[in-house]
Amino acid sequence: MRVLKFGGSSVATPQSVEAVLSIVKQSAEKRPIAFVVSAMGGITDMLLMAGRLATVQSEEYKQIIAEIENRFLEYVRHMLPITTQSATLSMVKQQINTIEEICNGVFVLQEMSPRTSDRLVSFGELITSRIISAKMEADGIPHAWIDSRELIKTNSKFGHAAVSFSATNRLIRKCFEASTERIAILPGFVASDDFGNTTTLGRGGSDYTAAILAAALSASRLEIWTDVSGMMTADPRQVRNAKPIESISYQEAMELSHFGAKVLYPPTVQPVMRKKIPLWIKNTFAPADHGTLITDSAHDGSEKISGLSSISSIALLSLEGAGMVGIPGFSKRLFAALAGEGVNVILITQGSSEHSICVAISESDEYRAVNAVNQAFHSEIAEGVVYPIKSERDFSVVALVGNSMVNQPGISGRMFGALGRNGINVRAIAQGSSERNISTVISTSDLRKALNVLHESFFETSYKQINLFVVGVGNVGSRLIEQLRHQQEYLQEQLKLQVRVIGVANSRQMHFDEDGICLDSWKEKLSVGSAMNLEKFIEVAVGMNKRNSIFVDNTGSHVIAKTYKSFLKRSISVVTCNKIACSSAYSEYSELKSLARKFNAQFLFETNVGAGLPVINTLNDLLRSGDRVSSIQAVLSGTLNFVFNKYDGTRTFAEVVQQAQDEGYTEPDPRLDLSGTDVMRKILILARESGRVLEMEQIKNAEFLPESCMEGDIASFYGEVAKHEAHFKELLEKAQVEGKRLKYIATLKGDKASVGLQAVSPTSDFYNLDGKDNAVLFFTDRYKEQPLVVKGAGAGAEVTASGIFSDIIRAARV
Ligand SMILES: NC(=O)C1=CN([C@@H]2O[C@H](COP(=O)(O)OP(=O)(O)OC[C@H]3O[C@@H](n4cnc5c(N)ncnc54)[C@H](O)[C@@H]3O)[C@@H](O)[C@H]2O)C=CC1
Ligand SMILES: N[C@@H](CC=O)C(=O)O
Repeated sequence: MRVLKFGGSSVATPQSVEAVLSIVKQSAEKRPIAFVVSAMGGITDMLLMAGRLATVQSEEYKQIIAEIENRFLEYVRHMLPITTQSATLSMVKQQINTIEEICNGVFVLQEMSPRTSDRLVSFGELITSRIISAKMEADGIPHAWIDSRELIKTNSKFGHAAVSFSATNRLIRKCFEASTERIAILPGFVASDDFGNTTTLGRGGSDYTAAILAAALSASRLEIWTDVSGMMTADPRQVRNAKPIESISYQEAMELSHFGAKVLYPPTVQPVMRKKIPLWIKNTFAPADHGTLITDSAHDGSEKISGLSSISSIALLSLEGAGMVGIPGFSKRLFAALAGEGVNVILITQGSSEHSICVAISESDEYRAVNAVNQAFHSEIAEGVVYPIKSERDFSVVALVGNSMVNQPGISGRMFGALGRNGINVRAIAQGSSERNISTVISTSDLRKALNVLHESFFETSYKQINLFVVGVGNVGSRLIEQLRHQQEYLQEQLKLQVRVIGVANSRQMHFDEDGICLDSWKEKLSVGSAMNLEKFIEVAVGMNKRNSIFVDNTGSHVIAKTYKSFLKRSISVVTCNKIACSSAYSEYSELKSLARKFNAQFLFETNVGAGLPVINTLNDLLRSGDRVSSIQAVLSGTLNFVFNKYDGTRTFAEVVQQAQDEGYTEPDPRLDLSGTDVMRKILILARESGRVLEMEQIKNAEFLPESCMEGDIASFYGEVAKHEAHFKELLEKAQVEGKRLKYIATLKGDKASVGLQAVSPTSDFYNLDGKDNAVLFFTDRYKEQPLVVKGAGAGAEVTASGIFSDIIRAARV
């Protein structure tokens, strides 16, 4: 004997009933079956609604009943051949009359007792199963329709009746022993008490009906047919990469179903577990899919965690006070007060200090719970030894479930590490001694992110998803996107990173796509995006609350640099080539660094010095290994090195500067390069990174640019430079006469930094520095005589973009 159960979605339409009957027929070819059906999808809620409206004397209940009638009549008309419809149609009408009579009574009395409510909702399963039985008859499928109320006996606790197993098992066996049919159809959810009153087994109770039958009949298997292909590793509406679980143990299934894996009603497992009957979860609409097999043996152990589950609308109650410490019976009183109000406690935590107890309950119970507890402790509250109970809403419980967590160190570390790295604050934690479930209470606004972070961490060995918000798509930014596009496949295959741009902006427009912007057409998408509004950009980026998020700044903008704190505080890492933040006031720079530490985010700015060259990372490696920087000498401006290398008197100085700008070496405002400000920023950043507390104003700058060139705007700049051609020629000729070359050099010695144009002789390390190259000489305790040198192209969109790219990968791989 096999027992099958089909849920409301499986019997929701005449077409889906066809699918159900095809499964039933195939199954019955192998061995006799009993199949249990739920009410047609949505009917139970409508019945309850009709009852509630009648209770408050709203005539609208009649409308709801009319809708129920209509749905059932349509169901019959579409399912049965016209010639066989009349008996079933009149059965439906008769039952609807009874429903109407019940609701009329409720309307008059303005009261619906649990007993009446049970009777009312039972019609969903009763009518649905009778119609399907009629359809089977019409199709010539021999079977028996059995009223579950005659087999399943319960106490009289209406709404959630407890089964009397000895009577029930006896009645079921007797009935099936006497039956000659290979197929029996039964309504789920309904039962009856000793007085013949209809009772129900709780919402989702049809699963339970099937499990009771399976256990009583020692069935070879129980199959729960639904609209998904088994229990999933997480709720697929929240976690797109959720996958079906092939096999789990009864205990794991119970843990998962307790926390919202809605495919299985939790009590279902108990009866079949006792008899070790295999339980399958299968998909009515994809019967060939494997589904989930639930047995008493744990799965193969290859994955330590079987699934994630969650419940929302949770309130956290905290009872605190010095008066609780060391006093036995406190928790007993707390839980007695909650139990007295019928409040279900979902999770409990108490620290060893015994100073507080925290319980998670459903928000719908909050008001009653708070009153009951404050009442129970009113004398302690009046004495001030216990505070009135504190209640907070909008929480969710997320549980990590798995048999093989038992005795596996490191699971909780991995769980909380992943949550922490993504800025998800954990408000309470519980792990039972079974070690089969670690539950955390988090804010509901973080639920989706938490489930995805944990799913990625425990189930998606294939790749880690990185979400980028890219602001600034000029020279550097657009090259970065091109490099990302080009490397996407490599990153996924080789580094197991799926790097997606989910937000992009320039100074005019912004565009978002949670699923990842196509990097072949980002320009078109951005050009028709919404107007750039920085506040809105931050709001959307933060609001998306995506895991592994990185904000990438490719602008030279002060206002963008000011936004980093908002991102870091939400554990969104910041990668920037914009030097403004790190060269602003020291307090700002150090606050950004400490925010990154505090919120487990990365703040990376390698390209601030030497573009794509590994200057800052080299410096950090020296310091981390215990070295100390005594001085730095460096050529840090690609633009100025290029300009003084190219300027030989055959072209004007202004023309050479224009070439540097055209080739993408200058700052968006080239005056920053020519005035030495850009180099000051860089040496300041190196000084700070090597441990000096220095401000921009403390750096000496021996400027070579006539003051008037800095007046006016960028447009007038070149004209003004041209006017001073004689000045630049004189600088050049003087150096040439001395057999020297012009280099713009930055120096840090002790705590003093300076920048300026120098004419260097052929013995200088910088004399032969070509093109737009940079060179940084680190003199340290370990590199005393011969410095550690980092040298190479120090400007240009391509190399800068690759430096940003490396920082993104560094942030992603933490
Ligand atoms: N070019 C190079 O060799 C290197 C450049 N950098 C840095 O790269 C940054 C960008 O340089 P480029 O790409 O050459 O500049 P760019 O002028 O070509 O591009 C700047 C981008 O930022 C956007 N932008 C500016 N202000 C904005 C705002 N308030 N909101 C949104 N978007 C804004 C612009 O619309 C443009 O898309 C600068 O901070 C520069 O210091 C760093 C190292 C080397
Ligand atoms: N404008 C800068 C670019 C890199 O920071 C330079 O010329 O060095």
